[in-house]
Amino acid sequence: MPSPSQVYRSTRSSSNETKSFEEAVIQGLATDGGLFIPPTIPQVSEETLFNKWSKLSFQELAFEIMRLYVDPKEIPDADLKTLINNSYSTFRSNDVTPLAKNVTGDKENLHILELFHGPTYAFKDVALQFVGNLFEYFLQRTNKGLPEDQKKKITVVGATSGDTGSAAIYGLRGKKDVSVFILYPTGRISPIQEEQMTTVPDKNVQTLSVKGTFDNCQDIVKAIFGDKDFNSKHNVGAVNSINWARILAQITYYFYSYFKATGGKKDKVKFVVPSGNFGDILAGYFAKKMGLPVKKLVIATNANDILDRFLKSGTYERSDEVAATYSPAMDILISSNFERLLWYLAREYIANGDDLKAGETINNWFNQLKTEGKFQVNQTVINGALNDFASERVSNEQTLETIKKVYEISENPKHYIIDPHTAVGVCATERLISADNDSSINYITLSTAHPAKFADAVNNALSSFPDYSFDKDVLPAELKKLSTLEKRLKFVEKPDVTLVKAAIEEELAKMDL
Ligand SMILES: Cc1ncc(COP(=O)(O)O)c(C=O)c1O
Ligand SMILES: N[C@@H](CCOP(=O)(O)O)C(=O)O
Repeated sequence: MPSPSQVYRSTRSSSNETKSFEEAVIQGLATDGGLFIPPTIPQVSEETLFNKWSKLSFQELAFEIMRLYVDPKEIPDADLKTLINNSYSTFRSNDVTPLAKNVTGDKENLHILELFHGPTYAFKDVALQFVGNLFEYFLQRTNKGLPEDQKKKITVVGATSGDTGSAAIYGLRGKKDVSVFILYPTGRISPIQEEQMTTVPDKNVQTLSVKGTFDNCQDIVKAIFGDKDFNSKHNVGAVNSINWARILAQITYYFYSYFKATGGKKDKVKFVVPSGNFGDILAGYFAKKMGLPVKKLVIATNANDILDRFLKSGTYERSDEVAATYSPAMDILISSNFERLLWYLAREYIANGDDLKAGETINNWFNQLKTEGKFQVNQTVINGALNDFASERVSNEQTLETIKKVYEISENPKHYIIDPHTAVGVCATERLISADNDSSINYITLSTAHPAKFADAVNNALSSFPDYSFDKDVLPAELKKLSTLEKRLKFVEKPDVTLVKAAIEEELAKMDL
């Protein structure tokens, strides 16, 4: 029997139906449009945390955490360990996600959690290297011994504002029985991000440049999941953080960095997370609810601030227009994963612990969001959210000023260069440090991408320094060569689900996998 934290239900379901981990991962999005969650979050004792887990390597810790959410009958210990080890063998740092310190001069207690040492230089690699291997593992098992024409094939369809796309492509390129289609908003991702996605020659990969916004792409992906005929014909799979495995794999670095920052001891820690789709910080919520003694999870947003507005007002309201900012991967109007947090809040503060009633509440809220563009929660729910979360909104000017300031004052290493998303996090952290005025608190700011991916913002902030050179100080050789490679992409001239489905079917026929 799986333990209660090894089964999954939909955030919008008012039935008792549950899914296994494999079903939740392969299906991606529930048929009712909800997201899969483990209704029970496993608890880890302080004794285990500080006498055992604090001494583990990243990979060992990932195993302990994932084991709690995946029934060993679905993935035996040895296989799970192999999946984890293979996934992190592609990282450039032995620590996988190392901490940098002293990057703000004298602020000893501000740590930068560098999440960009994977193949595509973004935090998404931590989860998507694992998700790619997981898809392969499940498919190989399902297809073992079957004749070629009866083998199950998965058609992955994902939306990206720049980083998920390339990380998903690098996680799935060349994998057997999987094709990958990535939708991105034309002209709204950086040139290097576009090159990373469009220069991959593997025949199971196709990028679709869609005239529209990231939210249009995300809506199209969700509509495709909801299209029963298309889905049953093509077995659509998810690589966006709607897929539970994405969140699961990201939980590890909250534990790992906590132990690194505190020397393995229980201490005061706040995490600051540059946020858009709310997937990254949601992993921190799971870590906190599992027992990691985190004081606060701080949402740092750019001008696209639906999350900041919610925490201040209790109204979840879609703005009319997305603002184009210096942190484009966070230019998102609707934060997909917020629905998962709302489910736990609804269950605790509205539904008296009843899973079914929590599903009904979420369904009502999200129907309202669809018809009226917003919904309002009561003060008890807001207060519940504020027990775990705080939020800060950072402007474009503040983003550039922060990149510049960190470059000027960093001590170890000197002239540390951060990307604009990380700058949103660092700016928010500096505000907290002033407001808290408590030097015993450790602040861990998540650095979500390598600065090379965002030349515009970084050059804008730093080009006035005579010694600074983007090519010399920022751009890794691996990314430099991308501009010389042939690009492959297909334009979709409006954000229309029928056009996208037609493009996918046309390309699938050519792939002939
Ligand atoms: C560089 C970068 N920073 C931050 C974020 C926001 O993360 P999340 O969408 O999980 O909130 C993203 C996109 O997801 C990103 O690509
Ligand atoms: N910022 C993301 C947007 C997609 O978010 P996801 O985490 O749900 O995949 C990106 O860079 O693509």
